[in-house]
Amino acid sequence: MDMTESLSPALDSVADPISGKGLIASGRAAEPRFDNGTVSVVIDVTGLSGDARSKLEASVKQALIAVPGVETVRVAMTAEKRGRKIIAIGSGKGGVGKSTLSANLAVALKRMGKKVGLVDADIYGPSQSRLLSTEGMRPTAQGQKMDPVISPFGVPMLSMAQLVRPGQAIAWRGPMAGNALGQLVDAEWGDVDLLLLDLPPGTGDVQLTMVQKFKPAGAIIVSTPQDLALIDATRAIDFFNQSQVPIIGMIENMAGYACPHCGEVSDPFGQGGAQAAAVSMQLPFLGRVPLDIGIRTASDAGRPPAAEEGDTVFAPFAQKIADWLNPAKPASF
Ligand SMILES: Nc1ncnc2c1ncn2[C@@H]1O[C@H](COP(=O)(O)OP(=O)(O)OP(=O)(O)O)[C@@H](O)[C@H]1O
Repeated sequence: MDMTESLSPALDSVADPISGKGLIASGRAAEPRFDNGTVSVVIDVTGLSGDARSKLEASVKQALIAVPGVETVRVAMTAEKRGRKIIAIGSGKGGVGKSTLSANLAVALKRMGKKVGLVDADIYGPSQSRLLSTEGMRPTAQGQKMDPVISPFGVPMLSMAQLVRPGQAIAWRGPMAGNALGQLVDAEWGDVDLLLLDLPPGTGDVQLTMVQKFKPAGAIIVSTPQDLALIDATRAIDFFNQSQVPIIGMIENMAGYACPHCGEVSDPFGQGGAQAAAVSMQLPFLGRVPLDIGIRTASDAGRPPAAEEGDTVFAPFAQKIADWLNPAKPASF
């Protein structure tokens, strides 16, 4: 009899500690190999604590040794990142709403069912703890690695702000910032397979180190309609091009002013600047987010509008990102 026929179900009878599915069904273990009484298994232990890894190893050994004909069980454990993709969100200058959009995009992606996490790498003004209502939550550590905090919206996150005492001024120097940021990205993200990286504004050394070290799968550029912001945005575009990070597209934020009284949208900074810039640079234009006091008050109060039932502002961007990530389905922009 083919031993795999009895070994695979035995291995799959052990539950993945995170998803609860069988180890093979969850993708955590490949089909076991059998040779002369010895069965060999490779298990991906990414995201599991040391304790959980030991327990899992013991359960696998117990399940497989019980299969008639098995004399020895060899378990190899690897902790390779299982295709986790990083999307960098950048802007040429500060204050264009990059953090607000990152938080809302993360929540919108989560609502689509994506396993998404967020790293607030904005060393100059880390604001994700406020935006995602995790102020006062401190990450714990598993050995050398940090455990992200889970926001009330189900998005795990880590922020530079969590590495310092509340209210402490942050004056990160280049290498120090690089190391700290590295720890945030290289944390115990568990089954997160999409990590949004809210980059510091601009295109300096910190951004370069991040991009070189973590090789984002794609980047999103946030810009406001003003010319100055667009010139800065062009720098951000050059930066990602030179770093060979594909640009998913540009989002124009604070585009048009939504009057809180009558709802009419006017365009104090003109219309279509970001779109025209994107088109001239052959970049996909992902769309516009209006300057809306409701977005500001809700986001700044830790209630991202993307979490609201019936959100129509951020969900379409999340869909475009998902389309871009899944080449099987053609992008709809
Ligand atoms: N579409 C919008 N409508 C209204 N207010 C907005 C919008 N987008 C962002 N804001 C507000 O603008 C301010 C700046 O936004 P945010 O902090 O997200 O910008 P940023 O680009 O991340 O800035 P920095 O780089 O300085 O961290 C915030 O108070 C935010 O609530």
